[in-house]
Amino acid sequence: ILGGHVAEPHLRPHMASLQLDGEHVCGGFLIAEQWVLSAAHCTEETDGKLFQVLLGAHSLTEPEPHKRLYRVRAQIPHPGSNIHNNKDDLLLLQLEEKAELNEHVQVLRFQREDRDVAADTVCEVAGWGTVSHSGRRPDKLYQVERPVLSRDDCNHRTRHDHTITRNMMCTDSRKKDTCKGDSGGPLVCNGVAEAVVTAGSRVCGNYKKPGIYTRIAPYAAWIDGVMASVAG
Ligand SMILES: O=C(O)c1[nH]c2ccc(F)cc2c1NC(=O)[C@H]1C[C@@H]1c1ccccc1
Repeated sequence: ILGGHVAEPHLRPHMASLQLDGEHVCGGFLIAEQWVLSAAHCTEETDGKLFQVLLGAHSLTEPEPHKRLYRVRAQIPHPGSNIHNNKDDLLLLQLEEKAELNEHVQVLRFQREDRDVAADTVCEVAGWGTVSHSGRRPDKLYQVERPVLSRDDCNHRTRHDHTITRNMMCTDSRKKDTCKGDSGGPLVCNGVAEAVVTAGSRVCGNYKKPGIYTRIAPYAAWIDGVMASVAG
């Protein structure tokens, strides 16, 4: 997160850190007791290894009462996701067991109505991604508020030049922005997860390249289908 601040501890009990060998790779969030939603690109360099999912954390390294690392039983990238673009950049992870819910570990509901969030709506995004242009990695969860940018503005030729589909949305990226390591985390508007930070590599903090998110509502049926099909 660039230009943000350390989050209020445990005010985002839905936040997940996707880890490989104890290292944070991407964000994610709890959408059901045994399911985490994240971004498909995050699995690109894992050569088939499964993530572990850290829940209930504020600090990545310090011992905290409700912090717990869960093994993953299954990782299901959206079938349309690919390495060449940001399309369908969603990843579902089934935990080995149901997460133990408490004040620090909670499910966050996601938007099911497929209607654009109005431009200029101020949403918030949190993550353990880089907090400086030099790539400093934080220990604590950071957050930042960002206004939604209309798809037309975002698709301007000098910005993302007509690559933003109806299944994506944008936020202003002037100074305050998401960055590497924040991908997979939720964009929360009025307390509801509207979208997921895309994990395609992009410059951060440059107002010419707004933040890109995968809207969740268009994928509600896919998400429900996967959760219903993979034996609990
Ligand atoms: O965050 C992303 O956008 C992104 N997209 C990817 C694609 C492939 C892929 F193998 C990884 C990623 C990845 N995450 C990262 O590189 C994470 C490792 C870096 C990081 C940054 C800050 C703090 C901790 C760790």
